[in-house]
Amino acid sequence: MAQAPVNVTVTGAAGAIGYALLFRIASGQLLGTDTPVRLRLLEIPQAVKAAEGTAMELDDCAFPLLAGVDITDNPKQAFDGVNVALLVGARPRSKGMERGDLLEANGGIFKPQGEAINAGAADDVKVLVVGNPANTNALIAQQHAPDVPAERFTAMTRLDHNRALSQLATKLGVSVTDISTMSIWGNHSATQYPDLFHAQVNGRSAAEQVDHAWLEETFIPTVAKRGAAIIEARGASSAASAANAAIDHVYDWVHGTEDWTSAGVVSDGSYGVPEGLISSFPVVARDGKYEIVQGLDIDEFSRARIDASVRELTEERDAVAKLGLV
Ligand SMILES: NC(=O)c1ccc[n+]([C@@H]2O[C@H](COP(=O)([O-])OP(=O)(O)OC[C@H]3O[C@@H](n4cnc5c(N)ncnc54)[C@H](O)[C@@H]3O)[C@@H](O)[C@H]2O)c1
Ligand SMILES: O=C(O)C[C@H](O)C(=O)O
Repeated sequence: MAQAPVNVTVTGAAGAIGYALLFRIASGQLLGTDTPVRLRLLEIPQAVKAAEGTAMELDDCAFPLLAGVDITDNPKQAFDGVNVALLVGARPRSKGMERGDLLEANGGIFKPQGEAINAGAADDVKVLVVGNPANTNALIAQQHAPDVPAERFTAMTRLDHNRALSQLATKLGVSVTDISTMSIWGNHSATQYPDLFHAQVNGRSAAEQVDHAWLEETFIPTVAKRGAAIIEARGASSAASAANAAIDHVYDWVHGTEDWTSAGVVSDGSYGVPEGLISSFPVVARDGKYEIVQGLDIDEFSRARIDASVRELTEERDAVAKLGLV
C-alpha cells in the first residue's frame, strides 16, 4: 500500500446499516479500489461487543485495502484524525415519544459528535449524516463544529434520489441510466419533493413523458413515503439500500459527478431556502465539493412543494433552537 490509509469513522456501527456498510467500505467501494482505509467504529457501550463481532468478520474477509479497525464508545477517540465521518447511529422514535423528545434525544448524540469532530477531525473532513432526522441532526453537529467549514456537513437524501430514479425508470420501461438531472428538494421526510420537472429521460423532459395525475398522486407520495413502506414490509428500516446510498453519496463527493445528484447541504439562500438550513438540493460534485445547481426555473407547483418541506425544516430548526441545541 503506497498511499496512507484514509480514516473512516462509522457511528452506529453495530446497527443494521452499519452491517451493510462496513464491508463495502473495506472492499474499496466508498473511496476507490486504490485507497486503503482505516475504520473507526463508534458505538454505545452496550453495543461495543456486537461491533467487535463485526470487526472479527471484517478480519475474516482479509480485505487488502483494510489497514485496521478500532472500536470505541468515546466520540473524541472515534473522530480523532477522521477524514470521512458517517454518522449513522441515532435514537429511533420509541412508543409515546413526541417529535420534540426525539429531537432532544438526538441532540444528545449529535452535539457531542459535532464537538468531537471540531476538536479532532482532519482538515479535509467530510461528514455525512444518515441517522434521522438526518437534516436536523446534521445541522446540530455542524453548529457544534465552528472550526470546520460548514459545507463539509451533509445529510443523506441520496436514497430518496435513487428511489426516484427507480420509480420513474419502472414507469417508463427505461433503464435508470436513461434518466438524468433528477433531484430531491427539502427534508429527508414525507414532505420531500422529488422533482420531475427538471429531470430528463433520454434527453426529453420527464414530466412531459408521464401524466400529471401519476406524477402528483403516485410518483411523489411513493418516493416520499418509501421509507415508511419499507418499514411496514420488512418490520425494520431500510438498511442495505441506505448503506448503498451512503456509498454513492461519499464516492461522488470525493470523485466528482457528471450528472446531478441530490444531497442535503447547507443552504446559501439559493431558491429561497433560508441560509444555514441543511436542505436537499440538486447538486453536482466538483473538486471534492458539493455545489448547488443554480439558475433553475421553479414553477408554482414545485415552489409550493419546496416551500412546504423547507417550512418543516425551519420548524425542526426552531424546535432544536428552543432546546439550546443550535
Ligand atoms: N437518511 C436516510 O435515507 C436513512 C435511511 C434509512 C435509515 N436511516 C436512519 O439511520 C439510522 C440508523 O438505522 P439502522 O437501521 O442502522 O438502526 P439500528 O437501530 O439498527 O442501529 C443504530 C445503531 O446506532 C447505535 N447508536 C445509538 N446511539 C449511538 C451513539 N450515541 N453513538 C454511536 N452509536 C449509537 C445503536 O447502538 C445501534 O447499534 C436511523 O436513524 C434510521 O432512521 C436514514
Ligand atoms: O428510518 C426511517 O424512518 C426511514 C428511512 O429514513 C428511509 O427513508 O428508509
